[in-house]
Amino acid sequence: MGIIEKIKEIEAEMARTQKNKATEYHLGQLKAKIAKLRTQLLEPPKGSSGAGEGFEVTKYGHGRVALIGFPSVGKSTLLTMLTGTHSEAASYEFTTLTCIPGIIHYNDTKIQLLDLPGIIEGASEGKGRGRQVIAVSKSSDIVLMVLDASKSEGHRQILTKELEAVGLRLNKRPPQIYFKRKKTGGISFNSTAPLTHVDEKLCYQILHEYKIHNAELLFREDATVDDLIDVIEGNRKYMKCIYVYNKIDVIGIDDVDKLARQPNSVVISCNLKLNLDRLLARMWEDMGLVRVYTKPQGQQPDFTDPVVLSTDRGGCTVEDFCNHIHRSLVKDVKYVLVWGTSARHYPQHCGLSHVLQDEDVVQIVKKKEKDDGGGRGRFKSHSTAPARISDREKKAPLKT
Ligand SMILES: Nc1nc2c(ncn2[C@@H]2O[C@H](COP(=O)(O)OP(=O)(O)OP(=O)(O)O)[C@@H](O)[C@H]2O)c(=O)[nH]1
Ligand SMILES: [K+]
Ligand SMILES: [Mg+2]
Repeated sequence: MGIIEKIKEIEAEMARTQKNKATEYHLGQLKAKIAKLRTQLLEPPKGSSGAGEGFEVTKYGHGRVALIGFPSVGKSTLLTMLTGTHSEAASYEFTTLTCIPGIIHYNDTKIQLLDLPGIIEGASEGKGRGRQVIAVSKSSDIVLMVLDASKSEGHRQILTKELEAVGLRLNKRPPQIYFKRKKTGGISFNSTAPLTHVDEKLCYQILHEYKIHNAELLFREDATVDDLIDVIEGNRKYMKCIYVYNKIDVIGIDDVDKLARQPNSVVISCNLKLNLDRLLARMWEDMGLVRVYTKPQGQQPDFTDPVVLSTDRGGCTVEDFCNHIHRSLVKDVKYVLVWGTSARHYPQHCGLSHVLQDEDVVQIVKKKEKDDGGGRGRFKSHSTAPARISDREKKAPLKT
């Protein structure tokens, strides 16, 4: 029997089993069995280089966004509108057969947008190009789930289920469970919050299912069996997802209003060019990019070409900033001067561990080098200065 058949069989057994206190342990065990099988399914078949074969596109820019959706919801039309790169669009399904990259220029940053073939129910098990599409979406920083506003709301659930089946977790944060495998000592079980979904015995059973007999387990929140399995599997990817409802030009205003009020949702029309600005702004916000402008000593900052950092990828400290410029820079840095929201006063003298924020301005002061921002105490700090480098200030000279 193949892996998919095994999963189907267990799913059928779960559907047959009534949910109650007596069956809770058994159901938990079945969930763990399915999770293990799904992980096996993700391992690339022997002799291939990976699940994304044929879809590899070189990463480019400061972040990557994937367009995921059923066929003919308007993914290619959207790519063409947002990037100017033409991607064939037509009224028949599966117009797009491969991965097509485009670039969005926004807020002095470049975002790679990927158009992909439509996916369908069963994609996670390899239907259509599902496996490849999902592999590409896993490689991106956020997902835009494109939905046809005139079609059933069920599509969103089906797609979410498909992505969850391969370990993607959309708009969720990792469960607050500490888990560490040990060599000896048995299992230590603790919690700092009251648990209403699991108890010690159930957790032991799940661990047993994974043949884990020595481990430390600490629940820091009221987590579920599914959360525990996610933590044990350890291969989940937590991503932001924006639900993009396209084609609002063909539905009534009341329905548009309803969709627009759902969390993480943006309603658009490619045909009428409606709300595309809003979508871009939301996308950029969710990417959590931090633009840092460099101010050479004695000169005005260059406000056209920021160093772009990210909390999720690489971090946003002064050290990360220096490494971005040059790997060997850190050892020469005496301190840096920082203007912007992360600074308590202007300019603030900061060390390597200081965390920078979007639109900060940084001047690096190297060892055996004088700064022009005023040595400690030589200049008064500008506590009345605006908390953010405004567009106006970008044009006017910074006080140093
Ligand atoms: N009414 C309306 N139609 C749209 C809109 N955007 C796209 N379409 C149409 O929807 C159809 C499908 O568009 P595509 O861009 O090919 O959709 P896709 O999601 O890339 O489709 P596949 O590549 O086949 O998965 C085309 O006929 C588009 O003209 C819109 O905002 N409103
Ligand atoms: K199409
Ligand atoms: Mg397409």
